[in-house]
Amino acid sequence: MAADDDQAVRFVLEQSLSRAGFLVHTFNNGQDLLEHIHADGADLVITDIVMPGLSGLDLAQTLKSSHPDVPVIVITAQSTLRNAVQAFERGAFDYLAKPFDIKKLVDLAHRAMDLRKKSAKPAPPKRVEEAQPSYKQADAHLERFGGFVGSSRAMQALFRTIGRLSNSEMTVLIHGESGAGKELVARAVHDYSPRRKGPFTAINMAAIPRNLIESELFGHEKGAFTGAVSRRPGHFQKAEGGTLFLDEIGDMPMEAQTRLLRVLQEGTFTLVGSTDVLRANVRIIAATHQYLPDAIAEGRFREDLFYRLNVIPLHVPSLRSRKEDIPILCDYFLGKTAKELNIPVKRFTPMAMERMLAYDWPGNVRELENLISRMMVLTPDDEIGADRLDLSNRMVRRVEEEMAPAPAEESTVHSGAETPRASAFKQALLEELDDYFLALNGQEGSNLYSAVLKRMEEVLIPRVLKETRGNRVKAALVLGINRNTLRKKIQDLESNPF
Ligand SMILES: Nc1ncnc2c1ncn2[C@@H]1O[C@H](COP(=O)(O)OP(=O)(O)OP(=O)(O)O)[C@@H](O)[C@H]1O
Repeated sequence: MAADDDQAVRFVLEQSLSRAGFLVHTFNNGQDLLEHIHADGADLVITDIVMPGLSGLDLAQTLKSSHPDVPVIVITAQSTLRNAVQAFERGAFDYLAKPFDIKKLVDLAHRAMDLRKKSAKPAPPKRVEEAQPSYKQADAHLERFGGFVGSSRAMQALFRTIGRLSNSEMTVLIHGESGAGKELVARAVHDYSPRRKGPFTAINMAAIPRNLIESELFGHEKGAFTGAVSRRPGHFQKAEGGTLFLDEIGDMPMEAQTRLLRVLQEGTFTLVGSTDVLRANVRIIAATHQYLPDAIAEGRFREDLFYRLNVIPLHVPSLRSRKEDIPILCDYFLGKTAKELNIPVKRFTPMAMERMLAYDWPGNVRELENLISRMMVLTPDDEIGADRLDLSNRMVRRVEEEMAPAPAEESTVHSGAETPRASAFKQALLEELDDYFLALNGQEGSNLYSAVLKRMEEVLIPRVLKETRGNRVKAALVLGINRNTLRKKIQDLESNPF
Protein backbone atom coordinates (compact mmCIF):
# COMPACT_ATOMS: atom_id res chain seq x y z
CA MET A 1 0.00 0.00 0.00
CA ALA A 2 1.23 3.48 -0.75
CA ALA A 3 0.10 6.95 0.40
CA ASP A 4 1.14 10.18 -1.30
CA ASP A 5 -0.88 13.31 -2.00
CA ASP A 6 0.99 13.85 -5.27
CA GLN A 7 -0.85 12.08 -8.05
CA ALA A 8 2.27 11.85 -10.23
CA VAL A 9 4.16 10.04 -7.48
CA ARG A 10 1.25 7.65 -6.92
CA PHE A 11 1.24 6.89 -10.63
CA VAL A 12 4.99 6.18 -10.71
CA LEU A 13 4.76 3.98 -7.61
CA GLU A 14 1.84 2.05 -9.02
CA GLN A 15 3.50 1.49 -12.38
CA SER A 16 6.93 0.51 -11.20
CA LEU A 17 5.87 -1.65 -8.26
CA SER A 18 3.20 -3.46 -10.31
CA ARG A 19 5.80 -4.17 -12.97
CA ALA A 20 8.01 -5.60 -10.22
CA GLY A 21 5.23 -8.03 -9.27
CA PHE A 22 3.56 -6.20 -6.37
CA LEU A 23 -0.18 -5.78 -6.06
CA VAL A 24 -0.39 -2.03 -5.35
CA HIS A 25 -3.12 0.05 -3.69
CA THR A 26 -2.54 3.78 -3.53
CA PHE A 27 -4.19 6.46 -1.40
CA ASN A 28 -3.93 10.21 -1.40
CA ASN A 29 -3.82 10.42 2.40
CA GLY A 30 -2.66 8.40 5.40
CA GLN A 31 -6.06 8.01 7.07
CA ASP A 32 -7.54 6.09 4.11
CA LEU A 33 -4.51 3.82 4.02
CA LEU A 34 -4.88 3.14 7.74
CA GLU A 35 -8.54 2.20 7.36
CA HIS A 36 -7.75 -0.19 4.51
CA ILE A 37 -4.88 -1.83 6.33
CA HIS A 38 -7.13 -2.51 9.31
CA ALA A 39 -9.70 -4.07 7.02
CA ASP A 40 -7.50 -5.98 4.57
CA GLY A 41 -3.93 -5.99 5.98
CA ALA A 42 -0.83 -5.29 3.85
CA ASP A 43 2.64 -6.67 3.28
CA LEU A 44 4.38 -3.35 2.84
CA VAL A 45 3.58 0.36 3.23
CA ILE A 46 5.20 3.24 1.35
CA THR A 47 4.30 6.71 2.57
CA ASP A 48 5.04 10.35 1.90
CA ILE A 49 5.52 12.57 5.00
CA VAL A 50 3.57 15.75 4.26
CA MET A 51 -0.03 14.91 3.42
CA PRO A 52 -3.32 16.48 4.44
CA GLY A 53 -4.51 15.04 7.77
CA LEU A 54 -2.40 12.23 9.16
CA SER A 55 1.28 12.74 8.32
CA GLY A 56 3.44 9.91 7.06
CA LEU A 57 5.46 10.00 10.28
CA ASP A 58 2.31 9.64 12.39
CA LEU A 59 1.18 6.85 10.11
CA ALA A 60 4.52 5.05 10.63
CA GLN A 61 4.21 5.50 14.39
CA THR A 62 0.67 4.12 14.45
CA LEU A 63 1.62 1.14 12.27
CA LYS A 64 4.64 0.45 14.50
CA SER A 65 2.17 -0.31 17.31
CA SER A 66 -0.74 -1.79 15.40
CA HIS A 67 1.12 -3.70 12.63
CA PRO A 68 4.74 -4.07 13.80
CA ASP A 69 5.39 -6.74 11.17
CA VAL A 70 4.55 -4.47 8.21
CA PRO A 71 7.66 -2.68 6.93
CA VAL A 72 7.19 1.02 6.21
CA ILE A 73 9.28 2.93 3.66
CA VAL A 74 9.10 6.71 4.11
CA ILE A 75 9.68 8.97 1.09
CA THR A 76 9.82 12.74 1.26
CA ALA A 77 10.69 15.88 -0.63
CA GLN A 78 11.43 17.64 2.68
CA SER A 79 14.46 15.61 3.57
CA THR A 80 15.99 17.06 6.69
CA LEU A 81 18.04 15.32 9.36
CA ARG A 82 15.02 15.70 11.63
CA ASN A 83 12.68 13.89 9.23
CA ALA A 84 15.22 11.14 8.57
CA VAL A 85 15.71 10.49 12.28
CA GLN A 86 12.02 10.66 13.07
CA ALA A 87 11.23 8.18 10.31
CA PHE A 88 13.65 5.63 11.77
CA GLU A 89 12.62 6.38 15.37
CA ARG A 90 9.04 5.67 14.41
CA GLY A 91 10.03 2.29 13.12
CA ALA A 92 10.47 2.92 9.39
CA PHE A 93 12.25 0.15 7.52
CA ASP A 94 13.91 2.76 5.33
CA TYR A 95 13.80 6.36 4.24
CA LEU A 96 14.32 7.92 0.80
CA ALA A 97 14.58 11.55 -0.24
CA LYS A 98 12.61 12.63 -3.33
CA PRO A 99 13.45 12.57 -6.14
CA PHE A 100 14.61 8.99 -5.68
CA ASP A 101 15.88 6.38 -8.05
CA ILE A 102 12.85 4.19 -8.74
CA LYS A 103 15.09 1.11 -9.06
CA LYS A 104 16.37 1.78 -5.57
CA LEU A 105 12.83 1.93 -4.24
CA VAL A 106 11.89 -1.34 -5.95
CA ASP A 107 15.06 -2.98 -4.56
CA LEU A 108 14.15 -1.71 -1.10
CA ALA A 109 10.61 -3.04 -1.44
CA HIS A 110 12.01 -6.49 -2.32
CA ARG A 111 14.46 -6.35 0.56
CA ALA A 112 11.72 -5.36 2.98
CA MET A 113 9.60 -8.30 1.82
CA ASP A 114 12.53 -10.72 2.13
CA LEU A 115 13.24 -9.57 5.67
CA ARG A 116 9.57 -9.81 6.57
CA LYS A 117 9.50 -13.40 5.33
CA LYS A 118 12.66 -14.27 7.24
CA SER A 119 11.66 -12.57 10.50
CA ALA A 120 10.11 -14.50 13.36
CA LYS A 121 6.37 -14.96 13.72
CA PRO A 122 4.87 -11.48 14.08
CA ALA A 123 3.16 -10.36 17.25
CA PRO A 124 -0.64 -10.32 16.97
CA PRO A 125 -1.86 -6.90 15.79
CA LYS A 126 -2.91 -4.57 18.62
CA ARG A 127 -6.07 -2.56 18.42
CA VAL A 128 -5.27 0.80 16.91
CA GLU A 129 -6.61 2.67 19.95
CA GLU A 130 -3.80 1.14 22.01
CA ALA A 131 -1.17 2.77 19.85
CA GLN A 132 0.30 5.45 22.08
CA PRO A 133 2.59 7.93 20.39
CA SER A 134 5.62 8.23 22.68
CA TYR A 135 7.62 10.76 20.75
CA LYS A 136 6.51 14.07 22.24
CA GLN A 137 9.74 14.36 24.21
CA ALA A 138 11.88 13.39 21.24
CA ASP A 139 10.13 16.11 19.22
CA ALA A 140 11.19 18.83 21.63
CA HIS A 141 14.68 17.47 21.59
CA LEU A 142 14.86 17.24 17.82
CA GLU A 143 14.25 20.98 17.43
CA ARG A 144 17.84 21.55 18.51
CA PHE A 145 19.10 20.10 15.31
CA GLY A 146 17.33 22.43 12.93
CA GLY A 147 20.79 23.89 12.38
CA PHE A 148 22.29 20.97 10.49
CA VAL A 149 21.58 21.91 6.91
CA GLY A 150 22.35 20.34 3.55
CA SER A 151 20.32 19.43 0.52
CA SER A 152 23.01 17.74 -1.57
CA ARG A 153 22.76 14.02 -2.21
CA ALA A 154 25.83 13.47 -0.08
CA MET A 155 24.29 15.24 2.92
CA GLN A 156 20.98 13.47 2.41
CA ALA A 157 22.88 10.19 2.52
CA LEU A 158 24.52 11.29 5.75
CA PHE A 159 21.17 12.26 7.33
CA ARG A 160 19.78 8.87 6.36
CA THR A 161 22.70 7.05 7.96
CA ILE A 162 22.45 9.13 11.15
CA GLY A 163 18.74 8.33 11.19
CA ARG A 164 19.44 4.62 10.87
CA LEU A 165 21.93 4.77 13.70
CA SER A 166 19.48 6.43 16.05
CA ASN A 167 18.65 3.26 17.96
CA SER A 168 22.19 1.99 18.23
CA GLU A 169 25.21 2.58 20.44
CA MET A 170 27.82 1.35 18.01
CA THR A 171 31.26 2.92 17.78
CA VAL A 172 31.50 5.42 14.95
CA LEU A 173 34.55 6.72 13.06
CA ILE A 174 33.96 9.99 11.20
CA HIS A 175 36.26 10.98 8.39
CA GLY A 176 36.36 14.40 6.74
CA GLU A 177 38.39 17.52 6.19
CA SER A 178 38.80 20.18 8.84
CA GLY A 179 35.70 22.36 9.22
CA ALA A 180 33.48 20.02 7.17
CA GLY A 181 31.18 19.32 10.13
CA LYS A 182 32.60 16.22 11.85
CA GLU A 183 31.82 17.45 15.35
CA LEU A 184 28.32 18.47 14.29
CA VAL A 185 27.78 14.93 12.97
CA ALA A 186 29.12 13.44 16.21
CA ARG A 187 26.73 15.60 18.26
CA ALA A 188 23.82 14.63 16.03
CA VAL A 189 24.66 10.92 16.38
CA HIS A 190 24.75 11.37 20.19
CA ASP A 191 21.64 13.53 20.35
CA TYR A 192 19.61 10.99 18.42
CA SER A 193 20.96 7.98 20.33
CA PRO A 194 19.62 6.15 23.38
CA ARG A 195 22.33 8.04 25.35
CA ARG A 196 20.91 11.46 24.47
CA LYS A 197 20.20 12.25 28.13
CA GLY A 198 23.81 11.49 29.09
CA PRO A 199 26.74 13.90 28.63
CA PHE A 200 28.48 14.57 25.31
CA THR A 201 32.15 15.27 25.97
CA ALA A 202 34.60 16.28 23.26
CA ILE A 203 38.38 16.17 23.37
CA ASN A 204 40.75 17.08 20.56
CA MET A 205 43.99 15.08 20.51
CA ALA A 206 45.74 17.75 18.43
CA ALA A 207 44.96 20.49 20.95
CA ILE A 208 46.49 18.85 24.04
CA PRO A 209 50.22 18.40 24.78
CA ARG A 210 51.01 14.76 23.94
CA ASN A 211 52.38 13.96 27.41
CA LEU A 212 49.06 15.02 29.01
CA ILE A 213 46.67 13.12 26.73
CA GLU A 214 46.58 9.92 28.79
CA SER A 215 45.81 11.67 32.05
CA GLU A 216 43.28 14.00 30.37
CA LEU A 217 41.47 10.97 28.97
CA PHE A 218 41.73 8.46 31.77
CA GLY A 219 42.39 10.69 34.81
CA HIS A 220 45.32 10.32 37.18
CA GLU A 221 46.09 9.22 40.70
CA LYS A 222 47.62 11.62 43.22
CA GLY A 223 51.39 11.67 42.70
CA ALA A 224 51.24 9.88 39.32
CA PHE A 225 53.61 12.50 37.92
CA THR A 226 55.11 15.83 38.95
CA GLY A 227 52.26 18.25 39.34
CA ALA A 228 49.61 15.57 40.03
CA VAL A 229 48.82 16.96 43.44
CA SER A 230 45.47 15.23 43.75
CA ARG A 231 43.47 12.43 42.14
CA ARG A 232 41.69 13.81 39.08
CA PRO A 233 39.02 12.24 36.88
CA GLY A 234 39.50 12.19 33.11
CA HIS A 235 37.14 12.50 30.17
CA PHE A 236 36.11 8.86 30.44
CA GLN A 237 34.61 9.55 33.84
CA LYS A 238 33.07 12.83 32.67
CA ALA A 239 31.40 11.07 29.75
CA GLU A 240 30.02 8.25 31.95
CA GLY A 241 26.58 7.20 30.64
CA GLY A 242 27.04 9.35 27.53
CA THR A 243 29.31 9.79 24.53
CA LEU A 244 32.99 10.66 24.30
CA PHE A 245 34.00 12.39 21.07
CA LEU A 246 37.68 11.83 20.30
CA ASP A 247 38.61 14.41 17.67
CA GLU A 248 41.81 14.04 15.61
CA ILE A 249 42.20 10.46 16.79
CA GLY A 250 45.13 10.05 14.35
CA ASP A 251 47.20 12.24 16.70
CA MET A 252 46.64 9.99 19.72
CA PRO A 253 49.94 8.76 21.20
CA MET A 254 50.59 4.99 21.13
CA GLU A 255 50.28 4.46 24.91
CA ALA A 256 46.88 6.15 24.97
CA GLN A 257 45.86 4.03 21.96
CA THR A 258 46.64 0.88 23.94
CA ARG A 259 44.48 2.06 26.86
CA LEU A 260 41.66 3.02 24.49
CA LEU A 261 41.79 -0.40 22.84
CA ARG A 262 41.34 -1.97 26.25
CA VAL A 263 38.23 0.12 26.90
CA LEU A 264 36.77 -0.93 23.56
CA GLN A 265 37.63 -4.60 24.08
CA GLU A 266 36.97 -5.06 27.78
CA GLY A 267 35.10 -1.95 28.84
CA THR A 268 37.70 -1.19 31.53
CA PHE A 269 40.55 1.24 32.19
CA THR A 270 42.88 2.40 34.95
CA LEU A 271 43.79 5.91 36.09
CA VAL A 272 47.36 6.94 35.22
CA GLY A 273 49.49 5.91 38.20
CA SER A 274 46.93 3.45 39.59
CA THR A 275 46.26 -0.25 39.23
CA ASP A 276 42.57 -0.10 40.21
CA VAL A 277 40.46 -1.33 37.32
CA LEU A 278 37.46 0.92 36.56
CA ARG A 279 34.47 0.16 34.34
CA ALA A 280 33.63 2.55 31.52
CA ASN A 281 30.08 3.03 30.31
CA VAL A 282 30.89 5.33 27.41
CA ARG A 283 30.09 5.30 23.71
CA ILE A 284 33.05 6.30 21.55
CA ILE A 285 32.75 8.46 18.46
CA ALA A 286 36.11 9.26 16.89
CA ALA A 287 36.98 11.60 14.05
CA THR A 288 39.95 12.23 11.82
CA HIS A 289 40.96 14.20 8.75
CA GLN A 290 43.80 11.73 8.16
CA TYR A 291 43.63 8.57 6.11
CA LEU A 292 44.27 6.17 8.99
CA PRO A 293 45.50 3.22 6.86
CA ASP A 294 48.50 5.44 6.01
CA ALA A 295 49.11 6.12 9.71
CA ILE A 296 48.92 2.34 10.28
CA ALA A 297 51.44 1.71 7.49
CA GLU A 298 53.76 4.30 9.04
CA GLY A 299 53.47 2.61 12.45
CA ARG A 300 51.73 5.61 14.06
CA PHE A 301 48.35 3.99 14.57
CA ARG A 302 47.36 0.56 15.90
CA GLU A 303 45.62 -1.53 13.28
CA ASP A 304 43.56 -3.42 15.88
CA LEU A 305 42.33 -0.10 17.30
CA PHE A 306 41.37 1.10 13.83
CA TYR A 307 39.12 -1.92 13.31
CA ARG A 308 37.54 -1.45 16.75
CA LEU A 309 36.79 2.19 15.97
CA ASN A 310 35.73 1.74 12.38
CA VAL A 311 32.55 -0.24 13.18
CA ILE A 312 30.39 2.41 11.51
CA PRO A 313 32.43 4.61 9.18
CA LEU A 314 30.86 7.97 8.29
CA HIS A 315 32.29 10.32 5.71
CA VAL A 316 31.54 14.04 5.87
CA PRO A 317 32.10 15.35 2.34
CA SER A 318 34.14 18.50 1.73
CA LEU A 319 32.15 21.62 0.86
CA ARG A 320 33.74 21.86 -2.59
CA SER A 321 32.36 18.40 -3.44
CA ARG A 322 28.80 19.55 -2.64
CA LYS A 323 28.67 23.15 -3.78
CA GLU A 324 24.91 22.93 -4.21
CA ASP A 325 24.76 23.25 -0.40
CA ILE A 326 26.41 26.70 -0.45
CA PRO A 327 23.23 28.80 -1.02
CA ILE A 328 21.29 27.01 1.72
CA LEU A 329 24.24 27.26 4.13
CA CYS A 330 24.52 30.98 3.30
CA ASP A 331 20.84 31.56 4.09
CA TYR A 332 21.22 29.65 7.31
CA PHE A 333 24.35 31.52 8.50
CA LEU A 334 23.04 34.94 7.35
CA GLY A 335 19.88 34.38 9.39
CA LYS A 336 21.75 33.00 12.38
CA THR A 337 24.28 35.86 12.50
CA ALA A 338 21.56 38.49 12.07
CA LYS A 339 19.77 37.02 15.08
CA GLU A 340 22.93 36.89 17.16
CA LEU A 341 23.89 40.49 16.30
CA ASN A 342 20.29 41.66 16.42
CA ILE A 343 20.58 43.36 13.01
CA PRO A 344 18.52 42.94 9.80
CA VAL A 345 19.40 40.03 7.54
CA LYS A 346 21.61 40.86 4.54
CA ARG A 347 21.90 38.92 1.31
CA PHE A 348 24.57 38.22 -1.27
CA THR A 349 24.34 39.72 -4.77
CA PRO A 350 24.11 37.12 -7.59
CA MET A 351 27.71 37.97 -8.56
CA ALA A 352 28.94 37.40 -5.00
CA MET A 353 27.10 34.08 -4.91
CA GLU A 354 28.69 33.12 -8.21
CA ARG A 355 32.13 33.82 -6.79
CA MET A 356 31.41 31.78 -3.71
CA LEU A 357 30.22 28.89 -5.85
CA ALA A 358 33.46 29.04 -7.85
CA TYR A 359 35.67 28.94 -4.78
CA ASP A 360 37.22 25.76 -3.36
CA TRP A 361 36.63 26.37 0.38
CA PRO A 362 39.72 24.68 1.83
CA GLY A 363 38.39 25.51 5.32
CA ASN A 364 34.99 24.04 4.41
CA VAL A 365 31.82 25.09 6.27
CA ARG A 366 33.77 26.75 9.07
CA GLU A 367 35.43 29.08 6.53
CA LEU A 368 32.03 29.92 5.02
CA GLU A 369 30.54 30.56 8.46
CA ASN A 370 33.42 32.87 9.43
CA LEU A 371 33.25 34.74 6.13
CA ILE A 372 29.53 35.36 6.61
CA SER A 373 30.00 36.62 10.18
CA ARG A 374 32.66 39.04 8.93
CA MET A 375 30.53 40.22 6.02
CA MET A 376 27.50 40.77 8.26
CA VAL A 377 29.54 42.97 10.59
CA LEU A 378 31.57 44.85 7.98
CA THR A 379 29.06 45.46 5.16
CA PRO A 380 26.98 48.60 5.73
CA ASP A 381 24.45 47.83 2.94
CA ASP A 382 21.67 45.27 2.77
CA GLU A 383 23.46 43.50 -0.03
CA ILE A 384 26.92 41.96 0.11
CA GLY A 385 28.60 42.46 -3.27
CA ALA A 386 31.32 40.36 -4.90
CA ASP A 387 33.85 43.19 -4.39
CA ARG A 388 33.28 43.03 -0.65
CA LEU A 389 34.19 39.36 -0.30
CA ASP A 390 37.54 39.56 1.45
CA LEU A 391 38.94 36.53 -0.23
CA SER A 392 42.62 35.71 0.10
CA ASN A 393 44.84 36.28 -2.97
CA ARG A 394 45.14 32.57 -3.49
CA MET A 395 41.39 32.36 -3.29
CA VAL A 396 40.78 35.23 -5.69
CA ARG A 397 43.17 33.75 -8.21
CA ARG A 398 41.38 30.48 -8.01
CA VAL A 399 38.03 32.17 -8.42
CA GLU A 400 39.28 34.00 -11.49
CA GLU A 401 40.69 30.82 -12.98
CA GLU A 402 37.43 29.05 -12.33
CA MET A 403 35.40 31.84 -13.82
CA ALA A 404 37.36 31.64 -17.06
CA PRO A 405 35.57 29.57 -19.75
CA ALA A 406 35.28 26.21 -18.06
CA PRO A 407 36.69 23.04 -19.53
CA ALA A 408 34.51 19.92 -19.47
CA GLU A 409 33.56 19.04 -15.90
CA GLU A 410 35.55 15.83 -15.90
CA SER A 411 38.82 17.57 -16.64
CA THR A 412 38.39 20.41 -14.11
CA VAL A 413 41.19 20.10 -11.57
CA HIS A 414 40.08 20.74 -8.02
CA SER A 415 42.55 21.35 -5.26
CA GLY A 416 41.40 18.18 -3.51
CA ALA A 417 42.45 16.27 -6.65
CA GLU A 418 38.94 14.89 -6.89
CA THR A 419 36.16 16.21 -9.13
CA PRO A 420 32.75 16.73 -7.53
CA ARG A 421 31.44 13.95 -9.73
CA ALA A 422 34.14 11.50 -8.60
CA SER A 423 33.48 12.45 -5.02
CA ALA A 424 29.70 11.99 -5.42
CA PHE A 425 30.31 8.58 -7.00
CA LYS A 426 32.56 7.57 -4.12
CA GLN A 427 30.00 8.84 -1.61
CA ALA A 428 27.19 6.89 -3.29
CA LEU A 429 29.31 3.74 -3.24
CA LEU A 430 30.28 4.29 0.39
CA GLU A 431 26.62 4.77 1.22
CA GLU A 432 25.73 1.45 -0.39
CA LEU A 433 28.55 -0.23 1.49
CA ASP A 434 27.33 1.32 4.76
CA ASP A 435 23.88 -0.09 4.02
CA TYR A 436 25.41 -3.47 3.30
CA PHE A 437 27.31 -3.62 6.61
CA LEU A 438 24.37 -2.24 8.57
CA ALA A 439 22.15 -4.95 7.07
CA LEU A 440 24.72 -7.61 8.05
CA ASN A 441 24.52 -6.27 11.61
CA GLY A 442 27.83 -7.75 12.73
CA GLN A 443 27.45 -11.05 10.88
CA GLU A 444 30.05 -12.02 8.34
CA GLY A 445 29.24 -11.33 4.72
CA SER A 446 30.76 -12.92 1.67
CA ASN A 447 31.45 -12.16 -1.98
CA LEU A 448 31.41 -8.40 -1.46
CA TYR A 449 34.24 -7.84 -3.92
CA SER A 450 32.52 -9.59 -6.79
CA ALA A 451 29.16 -8.00 -5.91
CA VAL A 452 30.70 -4.51 -6.10
CA LEU A 453 32.48 -5.31 -9.38
CA LYS A 454 29.23 -6.59 -10.79
CA ARG A 455 27.48 -3.40 -9.76
CA MET A 456 30.14 -1.44 -11.60
CA GLU A 457 29.90 -3.67 -14.68
CA GLU A 458 26.15 -3.21 -14.71
CA VAL A 459 26.74 0.51 -15.31
CA LEU A 460 29.92 0.32 -17.38
CA ILE A 461 29.02 -2.30 -19.96
CA PRO A 462 25.66 -0.91 -21.13
CA ARG A 463 27.23 2.58 -21.32
CA VAL A 464 30.08 1.38 -23.53
CA LEU A 465 27.66 -0.62 -25.69
CA LYS A 466 25.55 2.51 -26.10
CA GLU A 467 28.64 4.39 -27.25
CA THR A 468 29.52 1.68 -29.79
CA ARG A 469 25.87 1.35 -30.87
CA GLY A 470 25.76 -2.22 -29.64
CA ASN A 471 28.88 -3.31 -31.49
CA ARG A 472 30.44 -5.84 -29.11
CA VAL A 473 33.75 -6.08 -30.96
CA LYS A 474 34.30 -2.33 -30.61
CA ALA A 475 33.01 -2.39 -27.01
CA ALA A 476 35.53 -5.12 -26.12
CA LEU A 477 38.29 -2.97 -27.64
CA VAL A 478 37.19 0.13 -25.70
CA LEU A 479 37.04 -1.88 -22.49
CA GLY A 480 40.31 -3.61 -23.22
CA ILE A 481 38.88 -7.04 -22.52
CA ASN A 482 38.50 -10.17 -24.58
CA ARG A 483 35.40 -10.39 -26.82
CA ASN A 484 34.35 -13.70 -25.29
CA THR A 485 34.78 -12.31 -21.79
CA LEU A 486 32.50 -9.43 -22.72
CA ARG A 487 29.90 -11.81 -24.22
CA LYS A 488 29.95 -13.86 -21.02
CA LYS A 489 29.60 -10.75 -18.84
CA ILE A 490 26.62 -9.52 -20.90
CA GLN A 491 24.97 -12.93 -20.57
CA ASP A 492 25.55 -12.93 -16.80
CA LEU A 493 24.14 -9.43 -16.41
CA GLU A 494 21.07 -10.28 -18.46
CA SER A 495 20.30 -13.51 -16.65
CA ASN A 496 21.21 -12.33 -13.17
CA PRO A 497 20.92 -8.57 -12.65
CA PHE A 498 22.48 -7.20 -9.46
N1 LIG B 1 25.85 21.11 7.54
C1 LIG B 1 26.03 22.13 8.38
N2 LIG B 1 25.02 22.93 8.72
C2 LIG B 1 25.20 23.96 9.57
N3 LIG B 1 26.38 24.27 10.15
C3 LIG B 1 27.43 23.49 9.87
C4 LIG B 1 27.32 22.39 8.96
N4 LIG B 1 28.53 21.79 8.87
C5 LIG B 1 29.36 22.48 9.66
N5 LIG B 1 28.72 23.51 10.28
C6 LIG B 1 29.31 24.49 11.20
O1 LIG B 1 30.66 24.71 10.75
C7 LIG B 1 31.55 24.78 11.83
C8 LIG B 1 32.61 23.70 11.69
O2 LIG B 1 32.02 22.41 11.91
P1 LIG B 1 32.70 21.30 12.86
O3 LIG B 1 33.36 21.92 14.05
O4 LIG B 1 31.68 20.25 13.12
O5 LIG B 1 33.81 20.77 11.84
P2 LIG B 1 34.94 19.66 12.06
O6 LIG B 1 34.96 18.83 10.84
O7 LIG B 1 34.72 18.96 13.37
O8 LIG B 1 36.26 20.55 12.12
P3 LIG B 1 37.68 20.18 12.80
O9 LIG B 1 38.16 18.95 12.12
O10 LIG B 1 38.51 21.39 12.44
O11 LIG B 1 37.43 20.03 14.25
C9 LIG B 1 30.72 24.65 13.09
O12 LIG B 1 30.40 25.94 13.59
C10 LIG B 1 29.47 23.94 12.62
O13 LIG B 1 28.36 24.26 13.42
